[in-house]
Amino acid sequence: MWSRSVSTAYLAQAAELAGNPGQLAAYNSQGHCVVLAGPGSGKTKTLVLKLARILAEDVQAPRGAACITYSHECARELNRRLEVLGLRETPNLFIGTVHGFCLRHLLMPYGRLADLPIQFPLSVASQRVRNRLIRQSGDRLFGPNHPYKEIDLGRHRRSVLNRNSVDWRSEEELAAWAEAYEAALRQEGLIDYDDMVIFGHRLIAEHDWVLPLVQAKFPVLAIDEYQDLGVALHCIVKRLVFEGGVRLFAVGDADQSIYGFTGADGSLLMELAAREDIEPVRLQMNYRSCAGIVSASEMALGEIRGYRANDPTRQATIEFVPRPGGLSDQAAHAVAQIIPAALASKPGRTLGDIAILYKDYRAGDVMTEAVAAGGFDYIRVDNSAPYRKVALTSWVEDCASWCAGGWRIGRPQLRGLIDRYLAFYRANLDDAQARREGQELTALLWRLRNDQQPARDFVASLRDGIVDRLLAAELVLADQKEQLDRMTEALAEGGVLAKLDITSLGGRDGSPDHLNLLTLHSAKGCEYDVVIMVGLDLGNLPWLNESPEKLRESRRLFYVGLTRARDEVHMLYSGYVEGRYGPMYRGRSPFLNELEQRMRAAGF
Ligand SMILES: Nc1ncnc2c1ncn2[C@@H]1O[C@H](COP(=O)(O)OP(=O)(O)OP(=O)(O)O)[C@@H](O)[C@H]1O
Repeated sequence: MWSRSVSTAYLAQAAELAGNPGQLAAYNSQGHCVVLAGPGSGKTKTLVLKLARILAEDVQAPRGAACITYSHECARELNRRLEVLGLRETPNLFIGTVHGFCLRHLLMPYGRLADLPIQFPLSVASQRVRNRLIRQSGDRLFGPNHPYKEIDLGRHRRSVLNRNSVDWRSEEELAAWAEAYEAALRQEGLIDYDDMVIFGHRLIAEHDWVLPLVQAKFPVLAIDEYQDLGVALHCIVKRLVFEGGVRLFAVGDADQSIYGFTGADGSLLMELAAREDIEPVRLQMNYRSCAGIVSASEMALGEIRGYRANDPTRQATIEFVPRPGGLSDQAAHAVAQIIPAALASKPGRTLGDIAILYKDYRAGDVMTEAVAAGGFDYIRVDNSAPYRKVALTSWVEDCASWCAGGWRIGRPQLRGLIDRYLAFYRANLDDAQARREGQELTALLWRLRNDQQPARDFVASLRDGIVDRLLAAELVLADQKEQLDRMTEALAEGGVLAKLDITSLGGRDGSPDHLNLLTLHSAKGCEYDVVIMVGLDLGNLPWLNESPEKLRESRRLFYVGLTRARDEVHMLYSGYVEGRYGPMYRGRSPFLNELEQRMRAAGF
């Protein structure tokens, strides 16, 4: 798991911590440690370095560590940063989402022994099946066009862990809907993503014998983006750490908590950090953004946190840009003016250094049309993207990147691609089988090295050669297979990605040649030279008449967007939003009004 050959990268990065007492304290911590810090302060950097250090100094193989985060995008970023330090996912080093951890390291090994009321071997519902069962169970209970929302169903299932409690029944319709939906899932022998965490929690909460088994394998738990992880993981963590003897290193920022609608709660992080048996560390330095952007983002948040820019001499560009013609006008302006000017203003800057951030996929559609018409290559991450980023589609993209020329420079590393492939096998492969699979994959990728081929041919060869066999053997990957099928359809003749070549497929997870189009939520954890935020109008961000709690979350979402930028932030608005019955003129976002006022008052 720990490769000495690249430890120079580790040493070089660890040396950078020397100038920052907070990072150093976290890096030198001996017991449980929680790092609370703002955007761009090096939380993730500190976490990966500390994990590498613990694995080198304190943990003897075959024991290892679990490194957990919330979203697939963040997990991928962790994987990438750990790979640079020579750490890759192996059976005793888990790097992934909370769902993946619960599935692979709690439910699969111990669920059957605990007699959990789910069918083994586990089979995970695909998105299509999940959607069908949710709709059918809701329609059966309440009739078609009922007012209850799927998003609330998910929140209720995730946030009320005790089904016998008053809280569970306090939202009677949601409880009934959840029970009917879960019964329908079980009838088809399936579980869904929420079940992984719900049953993972049940296993840990109700079965003492599981604790030493998990501790023996993973004596260390590293958690990134803790504020997004929700109450079930919080309970799992507390039990493993304070009753099971697992060592904790967690990082997070309650100001960046933007998943309240899923049941996440930033206060859980603060509760953890306030414990006497945890060493809390606060970081103040922002290494990402210019001083102007650091100050503006604090003003947008409306809280003074005392964050400082690492280099106070760097000049920020912060622009409020009115575009009277609505979202399409904002998109056209970004394409015709902002992007060309941003590319011209700094030597070496590429499209990959620029991101357009928006609230939802509808705005994504408008941006995509304008960007494509402008002739820019782009990567889009939202619900309307041709396929969802899951571990398997990301792995295929990385294989494409390797075959399209990455093999020359070891980026990504072949060994990492093989390890990730083997990790898809949920049934245990013995050493000989794993070696054979690895050899076959190596031979196949070696044969597919060719940066001129259409992406469609590459994916077809990869599927025929090795991936479809995996998918036939592992039903638990049904959801991932559905996304790979969607990728295949999009690449086929007549599909939306029919023209994509292997290089562009390999670049779909961030490449210098692709402009980034993503929702504000998906931008979490990312950084760009230039951030263009569109749709900053009342009625969109925030919605009209949001509750105080929702309004706070919308403000945090705005804050997350602003803080992705290194050098430039462009905030576009029109003063109206398109409603069902035509435009609604409510003015621009109040967040912009406040920010501009505060900036003026501060002499910007
Ligand atoms: N001590 C340091 N010296 C130099 N650069 C650093 C240092 N710490 C972090 N950085 C750089 O600062 C940037 C932000 O770091 P990182 O992504 O780890 O921050 P973060 O706190 O996780 O951010 P966010 O919460 O916004 O996702 C990265 O480019 C990282 O390499």
